[in-house]
Amino acid sequence: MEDRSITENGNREQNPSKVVTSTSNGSICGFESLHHLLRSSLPVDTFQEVSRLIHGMNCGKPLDPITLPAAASSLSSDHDFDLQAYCFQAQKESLREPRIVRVGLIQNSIALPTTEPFLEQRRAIFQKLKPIIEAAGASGVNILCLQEAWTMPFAFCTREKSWCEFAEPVDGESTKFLQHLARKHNMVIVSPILERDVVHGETIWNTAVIIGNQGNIIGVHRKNHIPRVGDFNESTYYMEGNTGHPVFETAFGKIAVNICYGRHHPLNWMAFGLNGAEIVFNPSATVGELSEPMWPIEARNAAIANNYFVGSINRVGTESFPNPFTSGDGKPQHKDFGHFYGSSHFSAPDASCSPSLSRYRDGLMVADMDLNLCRQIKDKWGFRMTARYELYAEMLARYVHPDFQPQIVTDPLIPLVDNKFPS
Ligand SMILES: NC(=O)NCCC(=O)O
Repeated sequence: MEDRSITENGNREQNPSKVVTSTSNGSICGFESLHHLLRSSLPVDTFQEVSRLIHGMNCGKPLDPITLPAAASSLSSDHDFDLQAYCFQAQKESLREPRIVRVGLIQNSIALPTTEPFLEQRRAIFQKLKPIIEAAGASGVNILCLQEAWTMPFAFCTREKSWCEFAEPVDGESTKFLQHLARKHNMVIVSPILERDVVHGETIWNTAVIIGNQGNIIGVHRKNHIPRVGDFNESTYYMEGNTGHPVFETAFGKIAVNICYGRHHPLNWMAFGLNGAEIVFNPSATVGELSEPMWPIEARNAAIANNYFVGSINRVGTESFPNPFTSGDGKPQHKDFGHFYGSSHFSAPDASCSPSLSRYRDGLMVADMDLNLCRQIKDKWGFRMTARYELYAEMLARYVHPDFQPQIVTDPLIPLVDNKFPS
């Protein structure tokens, strides 16, 4: 059991004197996150400067932590989940009121071994999530997003078809469970599930269901890009999405969902921005060895380039499966993906970002964000106005044509070998 104490921010912190160096539990040298490691290891001034560089500045200063209601803190200590909250501000405007929305992200590990009956596994995940969602409700969260395929273990590595049983219709069990909580807490909930499209021949999709604050289903978005990398060969299970880049106008702001692997595709991010998103969620499932160096960069870059907020969510823990599988890379077969590293966080259009949730515990990240910041940054940097979309529209139209020729200007002074340019 790790030794932790409560910091001035109300966050759980480890006692540095008891730090363990092993990372086998998913910690970073015994710390819950890079932020905790740096804060505990560096002199205060040095930490502030390092933090300025890593997290940026919001309206010229570091993000302020928010104090959440005692009910939320109690749920976090009773159910052992990380709870953090920060405030992204915007400049005060003369003609517009601030548009402050409270947003939450939940990361979690699965609740039972993958060998247990599917019904029990799903029920246990619902039970585990309930107090975390209640904490979001108690905190006054307006829009909450869960992790990718939150109702199930991330079994796509196995390529075994039995896991398809976890797929459910848009109005299935998980939606019913969340509709009640959405209504109770007047909260929009984004619920990424494995969807079974019964109307279209039982087709399976990787889908985010957008549940309105009155418990209504506003719509769905289906994951656009399917990974074929390492153990993440998910095309065995579901198809490339057919819903485009919808933006959902909710009671609290315009939101969109870029599901997991879609974060490696800048045009995917851009399309949600062009449709007017103010907050884009990136519910994910990814492991340390594959993507951790990309994780803090891609979302932040998307927020900067597209002038919106991004909420990044990754599951936590190591999920072991009954039968071994290979990654098709000649390496030995194995029964798990490796460690899902959590580290959920927010990025803002002004290049600031929050610290991350725990690398190994369940967690709820809350942020207040003044959506006026999106337009303020558009006005400041002019990325939209200077984007020259017509150049790219024309280029892409040529590129997708089978007869496309790359536009290469070759130095005529390169000597020819056998009448050809050397490759
Ligand atoms: N679920 C999913 O798309 N994972 C892909 C891994 C990654 O993009 O890091």
